[in-house]
Amino acid sequence: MYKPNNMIPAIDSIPTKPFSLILPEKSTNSLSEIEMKKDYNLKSSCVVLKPGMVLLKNYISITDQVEIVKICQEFGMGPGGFYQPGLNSGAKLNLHMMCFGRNWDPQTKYAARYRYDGSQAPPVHDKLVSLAKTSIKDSQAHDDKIPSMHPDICIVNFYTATGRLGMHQDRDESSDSLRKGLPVVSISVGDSAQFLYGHNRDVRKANEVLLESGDVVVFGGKSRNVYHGVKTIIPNSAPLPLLQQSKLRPGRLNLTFRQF
Ligand SMILES: O=C(O)CCC(=O)C(=O)O
Ligand SMILES: [Fe+2]
Repeated sequence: MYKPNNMIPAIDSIPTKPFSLILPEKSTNSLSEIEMKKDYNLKSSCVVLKPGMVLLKNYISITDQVEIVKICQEFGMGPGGFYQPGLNSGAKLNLHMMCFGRNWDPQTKYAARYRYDGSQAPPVHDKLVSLAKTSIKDSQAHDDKIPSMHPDICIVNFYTATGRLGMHQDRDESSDSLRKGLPVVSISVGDSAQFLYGHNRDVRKANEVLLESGDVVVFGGKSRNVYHGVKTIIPNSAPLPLLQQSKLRPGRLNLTFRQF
């Protein structure tokens, strides 16, 4: 059973008030005409973006998306919850972040005394583990070179309308995990994003793909070290039923699962 330990702050970036994914009861989301008319009973489909990199479109049901928001809100408001990570340059990342399993931070990477309030990272929730594992299985049906993995880390990012993430590789996991090409599973919920991926940091040479609520990207094997980033968030693009049932604030929630 996970018990948060409230220890002395380790990093001086303690949020003054917790960042909530959920809107206050009375506020309403402004929804565009297009949004109101959208059909949410879309069929799932699959696109192999490149060897080892698979996009599962419209994969996570609205019910599961609502549950994802609930889980992230519960832990995101608790000890070591959502905060805006700082960089060595003094700048801050353009998103709010929290972690399950192990804490990762741009300054400390995966470190023992990591969380800004000294607390322990909660284990990855069973529901989330199950969603990530099923995603891998289904991606393997389209690319059998993608290895299996057990997700023991989940980094949760929340982007507001102005949020973004520069081109980078996910390469702080263990050398064993990286050598085996164990995949990263990325689940998107809420507003859509223009997602970039490519062979290097150069955004001009990157490929661009739209990630919508319920989409999953799996990148492992030959694509484990792919450069990737978030170019823009598209305001008012989240599915109406998701907003109604979860009260998710405007923006995009992204969960990336990894095996350390
Ligand atoms: O938000 C996304 O789609 C990507 C997140 C990501 O690359 C990361 O957390 O390492
Ligand atoms: Fe990443």
